Amino acid sequence: MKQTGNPKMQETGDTSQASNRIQVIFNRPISVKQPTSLADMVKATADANLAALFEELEELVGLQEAKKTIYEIFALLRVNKQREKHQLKTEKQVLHMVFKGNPGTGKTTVARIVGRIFKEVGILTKGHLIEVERADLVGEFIGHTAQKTRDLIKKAMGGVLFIDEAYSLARGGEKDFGKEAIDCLTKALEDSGNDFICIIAGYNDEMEQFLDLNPGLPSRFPIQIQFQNYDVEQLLEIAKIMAKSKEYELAPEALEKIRRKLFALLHDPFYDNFSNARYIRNIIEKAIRLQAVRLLKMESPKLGDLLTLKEEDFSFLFESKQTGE
Ligand SMILES: Nc1ncnc2c1ncn2[C@@H]1O[C@H](COP(=O)(O)OP(=O)(O)OP(=O)(O)O)[C@@H](O)[C@H]1O
Repeated sequence: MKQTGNPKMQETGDTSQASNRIQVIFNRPISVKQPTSLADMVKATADANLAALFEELEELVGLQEAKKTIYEIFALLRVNKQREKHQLKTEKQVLHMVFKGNPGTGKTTVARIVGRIFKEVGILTKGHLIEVERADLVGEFIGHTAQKTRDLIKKAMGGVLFIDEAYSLARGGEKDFGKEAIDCLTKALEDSGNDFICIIAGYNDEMEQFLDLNPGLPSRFPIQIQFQNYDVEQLLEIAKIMAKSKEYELAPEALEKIRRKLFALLHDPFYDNFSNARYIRNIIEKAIRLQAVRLLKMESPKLGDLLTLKEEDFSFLFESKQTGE
């Protein structure tokens, strides 16, 4: 390879340094502008509300697959509008989705943002989220289930119907009323196009089994997103964000204690019901209560006292294995 400019740059293979090199070669500035985030990319479309929503999505820790897929859908919807203007063919998109992942991995949080994005894009009229589970859909006598399911679909019109642990609808087999709810839902999905978006969510294996057992479903839910478990560093990041959003700070020793607990939990072969970010939310909320009890004993706590969650506020973490679930 021909040597030009700073040889160190050539070794790294870094693209930004490569573009610097190109500038040196041609001796004039060229703009190789890399959008830094989804929100920046959306900002380029001059839509402030949408950019704010994508920023919210971007700020969620991890969840790369969800972020990427939602941006792809957004891009397609936008480009289809431009194609329509030029009388080019556009395929009608089915936007119902399957969110697969363990508890507390952000499925409901992302579903809520999806509803609001789809409203901004003009797919949904309201963008609200109706969260339901088996008991909300399934009734106790013949005809009851269809009525309950229809009522909830009506409520979800213009927004998102989010069915948590959707596989439990198939729990009782052919004779169970859950089957009636699935049939009623399938019909509504067919009749109403994208008047509402249905997101079915639940554990990986169960959702796959559910889709296998109901051959009518996979084609109606063409978008599938996997929500991964968070690792220790991601969970600590989530802890900091959650504390900050409530105007608290985590003392370094407190963070260290949480880290040790998470490490122990995630490496415990007998512990399999970890609830990811929900676990973090629960322990932060408990620590806030314990901090309040601690501060109540002080005569006049200072600003720093009020702000800081200390290691001792997390002492419960090592008292019982189940605490914070
Ligand atoms: N990536 C993330 N960054 C920041 N906070 C998060 C993230 N994921 C989840 N949370 C927070 O964790 C909590 C639980 O998340 P959420 O309810 O979305 O999970 P879920 O997958 O729907 O759980 P479940 O299946 O049990 O209902 C919420 O308070 C949410 O705001």
